[in-house]
Amino acid sequence: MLDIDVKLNHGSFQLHAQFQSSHLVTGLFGPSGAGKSSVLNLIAGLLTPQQGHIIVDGTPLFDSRQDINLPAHRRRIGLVFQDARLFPHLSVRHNLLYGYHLLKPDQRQIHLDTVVELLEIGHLLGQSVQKLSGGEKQRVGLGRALLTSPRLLLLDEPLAALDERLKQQILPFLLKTRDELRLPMLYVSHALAEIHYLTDSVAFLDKGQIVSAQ
Ligand SMILES: Nc1ncnc2c1ncn2[C@@H]1O[C@H](COP(=O)(O)OP(=O)(O)OP(=O)(O)O)[C@@H](O)[C@H]1O
Repeated sequence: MLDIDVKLNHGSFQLHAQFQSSHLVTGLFGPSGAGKSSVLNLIAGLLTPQQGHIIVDGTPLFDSRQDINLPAHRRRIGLVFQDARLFPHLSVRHNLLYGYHLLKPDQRQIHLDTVVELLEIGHLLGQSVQKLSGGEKQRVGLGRALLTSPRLLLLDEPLAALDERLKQQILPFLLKTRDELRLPMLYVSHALAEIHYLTDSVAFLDKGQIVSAQ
C-alpha cells in the first residue's frame, strides 16, 4: 500500500526515510526532531525530496528516476493536524464541505451523510466551529479531510492536544474510519500505545533515519 524511499537535505539535517507497509494503517514513531513532519510534508507534496520515490497503492506520486512529481493538489492526500485548523468564520457544515466542493463530482467517493454518521456529528452541522469542544473540533477536522476522498490520510499527532478522556473518545472513531472506509492512513505519534491501537505496522524514525520497520 505504501512504498516510501525519500532523501532530503534540510541544511544540517539529513533525512533518509525508507519503509514499506501493506497494512491499512502505518504508524510513524520517533522523538521530537526525528523528521516525522518532514516525511508527511514530502508525501503531501509540500516539500520535494532530492531523490527517491513515494508510491501509494501502486500510484507513484514522486519518482526521481521517472521524473514524476505530482503537484500537491493532484496527490489526493488528506491531512489531519494536532490542532484541527478549522475555518473560524464557517459553520461545521461549511468546514466539512470545503474540500468536497472543490472536487469534480466524479472524484467524490465519500459523501457528507457517510461522514456525519461515522463521526456522529449530525447535531453539530449548523453550529459555529468556535463553540466546539476540542474533541468535536478534531472529529470535524477528520471529517473535512475524509470528504476530500483522499487516496491516503496523513494524521500528524491528531490526539496530542486532547486530554486522556478525549483521546479515548476519539480513538474508536479512527478505528471505525479504518474499518468502514478502508482508507490507507499514515499515523504519526509520540505515543506508541495510540499507534498500536490502530496497527501493528510501525516505522521508527530517529535523527532522520528509519531505525526499524515492523
Ligand atoms: N524548512 C526547514 N528548513 C531547515 N530545517 C528544517 C526545516 N523544517 C524542519 N527542519 C529541521 O528538520 C528536523 C526534523 O524536523 P521535523 O519537524 O520533521 O521533526 P519531527 O519528528 O516532526 O519533530 P516533532 O515531533 O517535534 O514535530 C529538525 O531538526 C528541524 O529543525
